[in-house]
Amino acid sequence: MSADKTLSWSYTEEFPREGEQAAQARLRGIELGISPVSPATGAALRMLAASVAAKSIAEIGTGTGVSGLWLLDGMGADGMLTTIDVEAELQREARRAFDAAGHPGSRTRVIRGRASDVMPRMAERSYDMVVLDVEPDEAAALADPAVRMLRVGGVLAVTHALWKDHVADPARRDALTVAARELGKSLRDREDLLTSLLPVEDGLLVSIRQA
Ligand SMILES: C[S@@+](CC[C@H](N)C(=O)[O-])C[C@H]1O[C@@H](n2cnc3c(N)ncnc32)[C@H](O)[C@@H]1O
Repeated sequence: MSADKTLSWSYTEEFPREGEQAAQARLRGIELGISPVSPATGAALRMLAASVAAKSIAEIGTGTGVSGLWLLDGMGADGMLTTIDVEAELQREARRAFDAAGHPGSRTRVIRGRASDVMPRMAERSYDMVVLDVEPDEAAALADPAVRMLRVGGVLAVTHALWKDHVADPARRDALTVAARELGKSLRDREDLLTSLLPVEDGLLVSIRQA
């Protein structure tokens, strides 16, 4: 591995041009104690949304709306983002950010609730993209319901797949690291998915539903 890899990763993280509203929403998220997606993750999510011409995206983990803003930018003007979070205060901030960025309320459906309660009520095989931006143990529990919601050709994106750079170290056996490691392998080994692990920010698992 080249000694310049760390420099290249920093460059990659700073490479995307982030909109003013996303930058402000990130600051607000940090103030409120969460970890919004980085500009590089946001840009990757936007690219994935655009690549499947997404009109319908479901996101778990609204936060203050940073990832939501990137996803909305990747969809056409008729695209609809459904975003779920347990925290009402965070979702108020996200709504404010979506409004300030000029996204009409008709493009966003903000649902407060626990994903494990909400997702089973969402339509099967009808979403172009599902994003899980929660901790690895939650993501592992939500992966099957997320795949169920995807149409064939749709894309699942899971953040924190390298969990604090611990996943690659076999000596790390704490619960969240194991959950992230096992989730990656289980998505990789499914025959109905084509899965790739991208070393963006804290790791981004991307799976395309094939059947
Ligand atoms: C990393 S933050 C999301 C950041 C957001 N995607 C952004 O970029 O601004 C994770 C969020 O997931 C929410 N969350 C965690 N577990 C959840 C669950 N089981 N159901 C719904 N929301 C959950 C938390 O309240 C938190 O706001």
